[in-house]
Formats: sequence, C-alpha cells, structure tokens
Amino acid sequence: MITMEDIIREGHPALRKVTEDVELPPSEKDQQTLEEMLQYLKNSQDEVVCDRYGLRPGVGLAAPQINVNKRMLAVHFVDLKDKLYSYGLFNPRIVSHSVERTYLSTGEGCLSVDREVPGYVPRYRRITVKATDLEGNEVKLRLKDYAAIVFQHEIDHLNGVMFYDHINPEDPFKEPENATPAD
Ligand SMILES: CNC(=O)c1cccc(C)c1Nc1nc(N2CCN(c3ccccc3Cl)CC2)nc(N2CSC[C@H]2C(=O)NC)n1
Repeated sequence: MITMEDIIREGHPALRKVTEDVELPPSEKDQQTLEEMLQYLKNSQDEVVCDRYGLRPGVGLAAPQINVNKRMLAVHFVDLKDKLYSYGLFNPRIVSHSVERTYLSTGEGCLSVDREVPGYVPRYRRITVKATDLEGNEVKLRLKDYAAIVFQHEIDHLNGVMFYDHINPEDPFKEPENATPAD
C-alpha cells in the first residue's frame, strides 16, 4: 500500500525529470504500481483509512511522485456535475486543447508540496487526452474545467513541471487572460 512515506517532496530531483514512456503491453510490475496509485487516491478520500494511515487527500497522483520515472498517472474524483473519473493511465498525452483557459479560484495543492503556494494556476479550459488504461484499452478523454485542471496538474508531473511554475510571480492572483474560474 502507498502511504505518505512513499511520496517524494519538492527538492527531490525525480520531480523535475521528464518521464520515460511505459512499454506496452505493460509489465505486471507497471500494472501493479498503477493500481496501487489509484488505490492511494481512494484510500486518501476514505476518512477512516485516511486517518488510520495519516494520508493527505488527493484526486490525482503521477508516478514521479512515488519516485517512479514512468509516464503513468491515476485520477479519482467526481466533477462538479457528479461525473466520476477513476482511471489509471499509461502514456497519457494532451492531443488538443482550447485557447480559452480556466483556473481554481482557491489555487492548487500538491501531495509533493508541504506548503501553501497561493495564486491562480492558469490551465487550458478544455483538453483532449489520449492514453492506454489499466485494462489495456486506448482511451480518448474530452475534459473540461475541474477535470481538465486535475489531468493537466498530473500530466505536468510527467514532464517535470510543478503547479507553481504557472503562477504569475508579479501578481499571483491576477486574472489570467481569456480565463473563466472552474469553481
Ligand atoms: C492551495 N489551495 C488548495 O489546495 C485548495 C483549497 C481549497 C479548495 C481547493 C479545491 C484547493 N485546491 C486543490 N484541492 C484539492 N483537493 C481538494 C480536497 N480534496 C479532498 C479532501 C478531503 C477528502 C476528499 C477530497 Cl477529494 C482533495 C483534492 N486538490 C487540488 N489539486 C490540484 S489538481 C490535483 C489536486 C490534488 O489532488 N492535489 C493534492 N487542489
């Protein structure tokens, strides 16, 4: 089971590496790792398990965050329209995106960042993601607003990018151009 001890924190060089594609079909080991990442998110959102193991709640987790240099991520959340997104994905890529942008008015948090970093994180408002899921199916996901934000946050990790890299250093809460808040 993945716990907070397995999650590396900012400053660890693995968070700034660009990950390697996963060889498909995935090995038993890669499949097991991705399943454990998805289970972490479910555990972290279960109050009893979360408190029992001292987990930080999250809706997304990328392999670099557990010091695995592979292009894979897990997400588990319901969006503002109560649509469930629960995926383990190999080699996810953004294949298209809107010009229009969005952001969380509350800012973003990250399991690998043990501090608040205030500010708007501008993200594309709509993205299309292609990937291979845990069952080996090729998926094409059209995502918007909160779902688009979560996937961009996790795909950034696969490219060595942290959420605060996007915050305006002069004015963190300056309204981003051509953007609508997702919440
Ligand atoms: C600095 N202000 C803030 O962090 C922030 C502050 C307020 C609101 C939001 C919305 C903020 N922002 C933010 N809140 C989240 N959670 C809300 C609580 N939730 C959760 C908590 C408890 C049980 C179940 C669950 Cl589900 C877990 C997820 N998650 C992310 N991110 C950024 S995209 C990846 C995602 C992630 O999983 N981060 C660990 N950002």
